[in-house]
Amino acid sequence: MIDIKNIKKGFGEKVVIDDVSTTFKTGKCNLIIGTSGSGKTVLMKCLVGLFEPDSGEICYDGMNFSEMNEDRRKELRQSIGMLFQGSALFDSMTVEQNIMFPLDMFTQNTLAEKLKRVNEVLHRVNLEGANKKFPAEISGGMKKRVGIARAIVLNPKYLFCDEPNSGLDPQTSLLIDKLIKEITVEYNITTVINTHDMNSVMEIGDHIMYMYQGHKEWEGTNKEIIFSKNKLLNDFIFASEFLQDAKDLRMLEVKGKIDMRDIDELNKQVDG
Ligand SMILES: Nc1ncnc2c1ncn2[C@@H]1O[C@H](COP(=O)(O)OP(=O)(O)OP(=O)(O)O)[C@@H](O)[C@H]1O
Repeated sequence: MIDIKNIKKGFGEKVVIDDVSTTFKTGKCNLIIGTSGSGKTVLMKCLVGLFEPDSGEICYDGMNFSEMNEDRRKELRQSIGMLFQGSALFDSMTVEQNIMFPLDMFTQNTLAEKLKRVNEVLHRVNLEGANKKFPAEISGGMKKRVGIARAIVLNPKYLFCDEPNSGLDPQTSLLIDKLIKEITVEYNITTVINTHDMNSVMEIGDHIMYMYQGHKEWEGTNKEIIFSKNKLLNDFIFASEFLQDAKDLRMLEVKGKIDMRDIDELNKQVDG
């Protein structure tokens, strides 16, 4: 679990994260959504220790980051897995070498032990046998899988994913989302995901925080988001008139004012 309390971060005069507090739960996919420039990436950089907040607290399973000594911080860094936008694989290394990289950096394991672990995670992301391929030889979806394998190779307690679906088609995105969700539950990881993807929100959003101009505007689950009356959130998620119409229809159905079966019947007649 990660607890953030009253986090503030600015650059010069500009406040970018404005008094944000929330809890990212263990074994859950915690999503951060919001328009471009709303502060999602800066917040995630604060969470992984790339930026120091100007004020506020970040507690990882009860341990306050600002109170940790250097050894404890190092330990924490090793318990963090990251899936970067665009996968960020090393092009000159094979899949196997890419995944082994964190093991080389942070463990004293023998080559045989490291290979065993690489093969375990390759199996987990359904990429057995891809060891000797180079990033240029595999698809975008496979690259994301390699990125996930590398992110989990050290058995992280926390997994941070920045736009995991960028550049993927909707079907592949769904498979990647499902994989992240499965891994989160299976290994009981606290997963935090920055995303613009509304499919992800609906599929895997156990907890969603909507940021607007640096502050937390709304939070809730994927069940609650559809029915939220928050105007800014609604403008964000139902950006097109088509989606707004679909939502209005759904609301009328829920309120018993229309029966969707009548609409289905009408559609059948229109489709011939
Ligand atoms: N290193 C920095 N120095 C100064 N300003 C920065 C820095 N990093 C981010 N910002 C500013 O902070 C604000 C929030 O940026 P951030 O990248 O967190 O937005 P975002 O919600 O992640 O956007 P996107 O969805 O486009 O990635 C922006 O106005 C950005 O210009």
